Amino acid sequence: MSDQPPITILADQAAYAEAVQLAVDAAAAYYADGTSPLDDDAYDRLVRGIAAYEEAHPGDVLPASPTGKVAGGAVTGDVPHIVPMLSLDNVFGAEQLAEWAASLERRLGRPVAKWSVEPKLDGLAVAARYRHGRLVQLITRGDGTAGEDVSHAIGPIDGLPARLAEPVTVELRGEVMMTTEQFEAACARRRAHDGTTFANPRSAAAGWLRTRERPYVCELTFFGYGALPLPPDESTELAAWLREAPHSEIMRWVARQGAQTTAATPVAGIVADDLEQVQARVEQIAAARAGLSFGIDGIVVKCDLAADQAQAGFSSRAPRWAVAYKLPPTEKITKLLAVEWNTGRTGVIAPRAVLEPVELDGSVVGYATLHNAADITRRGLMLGDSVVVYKAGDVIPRVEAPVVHLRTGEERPIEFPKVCPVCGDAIDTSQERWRCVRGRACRAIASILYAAGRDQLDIEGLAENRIQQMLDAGLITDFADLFSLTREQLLDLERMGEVSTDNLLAALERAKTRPLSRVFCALGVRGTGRSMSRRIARHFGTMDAVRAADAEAMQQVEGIGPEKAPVVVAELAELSDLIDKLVKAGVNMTEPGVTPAPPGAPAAPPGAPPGASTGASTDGLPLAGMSVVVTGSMTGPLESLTRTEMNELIERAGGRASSSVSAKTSLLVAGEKAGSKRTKAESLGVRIATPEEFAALVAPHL
Ligand SMILES: NC(=O)c1ccc[n+]([C@@H]2O[C@H](COP(=O)([O-])OP(=O)(O)OC[C@H]3O[C@@H](n4cnc5c(N)ncnc54)[C@H](O)[C@@H]3O)[C@@H](O)[C@H]2O)c1
Ligand SMILES: [Zn+2]
Repeated sequence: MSDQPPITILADQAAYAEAVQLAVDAAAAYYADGTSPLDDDAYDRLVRGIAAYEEAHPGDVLPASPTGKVAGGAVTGDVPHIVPMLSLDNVFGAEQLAEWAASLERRLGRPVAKWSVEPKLDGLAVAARYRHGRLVQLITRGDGTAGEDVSHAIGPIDGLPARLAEPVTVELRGEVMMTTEQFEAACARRRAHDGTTFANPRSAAAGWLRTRERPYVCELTFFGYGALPLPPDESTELAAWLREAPHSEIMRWVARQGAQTTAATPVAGIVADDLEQVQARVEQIAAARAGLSFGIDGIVVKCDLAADQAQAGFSSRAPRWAVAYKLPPTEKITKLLAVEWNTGRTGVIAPRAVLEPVELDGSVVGYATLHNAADITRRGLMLGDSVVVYKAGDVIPRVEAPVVHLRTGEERPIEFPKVCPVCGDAIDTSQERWRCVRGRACRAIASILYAAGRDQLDIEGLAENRIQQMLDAGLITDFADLFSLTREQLLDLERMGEVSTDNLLAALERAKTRPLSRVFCALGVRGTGRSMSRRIARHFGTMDAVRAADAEAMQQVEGIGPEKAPVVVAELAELSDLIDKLVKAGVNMTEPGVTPAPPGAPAAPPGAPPGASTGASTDGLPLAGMSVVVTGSMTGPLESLTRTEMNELIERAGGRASSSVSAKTSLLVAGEKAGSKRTKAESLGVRIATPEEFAALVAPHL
């Protein structure tokens, strides 16, 4: 996590003025009904740019500027708050958190006694007023001093009961939001009503809360994070207690009254004794984020004790006793450029969104899943739409919804395929998941041919027409079935004599002994070609270890980023039956020369020698730490080796095979008719070896 958030650079006064106008308009739309043209990240970058400009040019500050104001100054209200409902200041990492805490403790003149650490719920703040235990009024945050009465929304808000357990008079404060499920339901209802959807759960909750005319019903969720005495009952015992009790105890009381708090969620608020514990909880909450059924955009760190809070006080915009530790955005607005359709291994025909690439949670997202045709219809997506894309942690990026208010009229309907995009046969549309009528057989020929290919299992003499014959005869459905073919079954096939049968059986026996890298490659996992398969095999050593890896472990393999890792893991899970069949058939599942990495083994540091991330040390191997390139045709003992086999040899001998010569290249193996690579190596002073010299160097590994 970087401590420095990105900002929009404003070059001059005109750019500043324009930015202020844009921010004010965006915030007004955001708080009104969630129809801002900017995603939160873009808005925050803009406001940081405005703040930076104002710091450098204090004389230029415009009165409309959003800085230093609750809700960017874009909202008003007419119901006064008893105690202001403020914003929160932000920190963006452990270092900034420590700085903030240090300055708070300087202000207090003593250490903070206890911290409370809670998720920062990504909805909108409300004050819920209860009189004698009955919910009587619901108010938005507004400008912080006065909010808007939204009591019409009292009703289907999960976690905000109409009656508390005791007949108390109190104001509960908390966040109103939609869970993923509520959001999906709300989109479906709105779509049925007027053909549009909400952009994301937050804007859906904001829009819905303020809607007075309600032709359909949407459910909301409430999580409380505070309670205060409500006039005129300010002199009661309860009121006194609410003013003096630690935040954590008040939250327990709120839960006992029957209102929802985060206590029952995986990201429950906790009390921490020191910053180390705070930071540990921050990391746990961040890690749990992707799995939650509701949105969070950070962690709120507060002084737990009332005395610390009272002494720290407030600024006009935010309390000084609390801070929001912001997490990277998980949503961005981008354009839906195209929809691609593909038939998977099981015959399922799935669409995927091609997006204008955006950076999201540490990686660049260019594609996102769209699940199925019904999902596209449900979301009302069109080509050219601005869409909200969601991605967190290891989650496969998905298109949440179109941003309907950003439509220009240029959007076009998405065309659905009429035939299977792979084989051209018919599509079975009787279920939500469309399938090619050929099912698994649709991809079977292509995937079996690939698995049998020279760089994978290298099954000699297995031609396409033969595979088709076996498929037609029902002898096989995938390439693992090849290994259970009997002599009799093969002899029964037309044009299959004794010699070719025995040759094929022998070839299959040899195929069972291929290294893991090739067996893995044969699986045809998307995005893992030959060299990636070798890296995976060398990293994990055994198929068991590969299969046990979660997305995080998969990312330890060089070249597998946070976007690819979950896809690989998900595909492997899908291939589980096939892999089991291969294991049962006795196909080799280990990579020679690699000791499997112990679970949780740390990643290799950047620039570490190849193999350093595996349990297999390359120390003592002839090519340890070397980057080797092969060019020209091989001669001597290497004559019969394909490029793949050469690369495997290099990696067995501890080196890293590369395809292009650079200053980092340690050795070029240059055979006959070596061309430009040789010239380049010479000009860079890279060591050059003949195939024979190289063969001698790696002789024990040949
Ligand atoms: N997209 C846009 O156009 C646009 C416009 C304006 C604001 N925004 C977004 O809104 C953010 C600022 O909004 P803000 O001022 O409403 O919120 P904030 O970030 O200042 O945080 C304060 C709010 O956090 C909420 N909160 C959640 N969990 C809490 C907890 N456990 N304890 C206390 N409070 C908790 C409360 O609602 C509180 O009002 C910006 O960071 C921006 O991303 C976006
Ligand atoms: Zn098909």
